[in-house]
Amino acid sequence: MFTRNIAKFNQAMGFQRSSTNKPKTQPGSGRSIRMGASNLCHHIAGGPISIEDASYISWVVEHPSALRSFDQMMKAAKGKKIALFLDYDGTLAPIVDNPDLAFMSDEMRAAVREVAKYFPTAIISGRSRDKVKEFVQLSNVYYAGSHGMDIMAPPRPVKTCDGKYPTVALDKKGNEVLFQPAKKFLPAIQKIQTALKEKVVEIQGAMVEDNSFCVSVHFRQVREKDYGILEKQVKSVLEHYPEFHLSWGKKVMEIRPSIEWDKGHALEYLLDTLGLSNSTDVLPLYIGDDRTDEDAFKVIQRRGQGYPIIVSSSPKDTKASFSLHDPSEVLTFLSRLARWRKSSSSSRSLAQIWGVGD
Ligand SMILES: O=P(O)(O)OC[C@H]1O[C@H](O[C@H]2O[C@H](CO)[C@@H](O)[C@H](O)[C@H]2O)[C@H](O)[C@@H](O)[C@@H]1O
Repeated sequence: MFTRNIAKFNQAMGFQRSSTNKPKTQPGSGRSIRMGASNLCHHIAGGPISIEDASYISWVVEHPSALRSFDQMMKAAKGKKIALFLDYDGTLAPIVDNPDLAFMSDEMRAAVREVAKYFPTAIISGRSRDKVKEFVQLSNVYYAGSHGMDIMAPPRPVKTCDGKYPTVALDKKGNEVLFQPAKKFLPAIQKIQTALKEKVVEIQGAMVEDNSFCVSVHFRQVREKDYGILEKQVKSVLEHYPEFHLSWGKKVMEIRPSIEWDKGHALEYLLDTLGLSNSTDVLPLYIGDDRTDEDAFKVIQRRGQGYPIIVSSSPKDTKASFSLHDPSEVLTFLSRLARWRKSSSSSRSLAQIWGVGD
């Protein structure tokens, strides 16, 4: 194990070559980007490195830092329309013990506000749409809650992606479109939530979160010895609801209706409503940290256009092409993206391009 990691580290540092250390072709760029060992040096500055660091370094070779690759990424983006998609927890806000206290910093808010002036920007979260809006507090971004099952889309003509879930409605003013493909499951979701609350009340640290079209059962603060019983209780509730399924995120179990709709579909839907789905010069950029974000990464990979970026401080299996270490790197990346657009001579504000203001 140790030898393997050291070998990876040597490879990452360029001490030896291996067949996996090939230049990666990034979707959207149409060109190869190689991360040199020199770009990784900041990770080892200051002394001997641990096995974890070494394996992270070799993972970053395969998923280059979006900060260190920024110039190359933007070179390939020139003349293209960038659309920005952001996850919330673990991306815009750091992971904390209490989900109710997962606030984003004022600096992050300012960076998102700024970047949204130049690029159409949407937040796609597992939280309820209202909750994520309450955290983000910006009016110049679009919000998709419940892993994309609750979208407040741009005020543009809408056609559904596949015609399968035509639950589209205009709001009272008739200028924004609410898309809720799992609407018919709401009564069942509420029952599931009530049942879960009754079942887990006895388990210290467990918490049930209402995410509108899905429910989260948190176990970050549950003692290890109690996890088994918690999982059993959750599964016993789900037995009565065959149209729902269970998935796992970061110390959280998520109960969702089993419909063919995820963050990837939400991304496609938003591109569609923005009038960007058929353009060959569109570059969707998606930043996220969790398993459910992989669905959006896959869509970008399939389109062969755009940049899927994972936020992670440890190696993980992912479809993302690029990486950022943590939300503080996300902040730096977004600020840089806004500065890059601002300074580009041909830049026009989003207000000019899309008729959207802050
Ligand atoms: O799609 P996301 O916006 O990333 O939402 C996914 C889940 O995020 C939240 O839980 C996670 O963050 C919490 C706060 O940092 C943390 O306590 C928890 O352990 C994490 O799993 C949210 O509370 C969930 O409902 C979302 O499903």
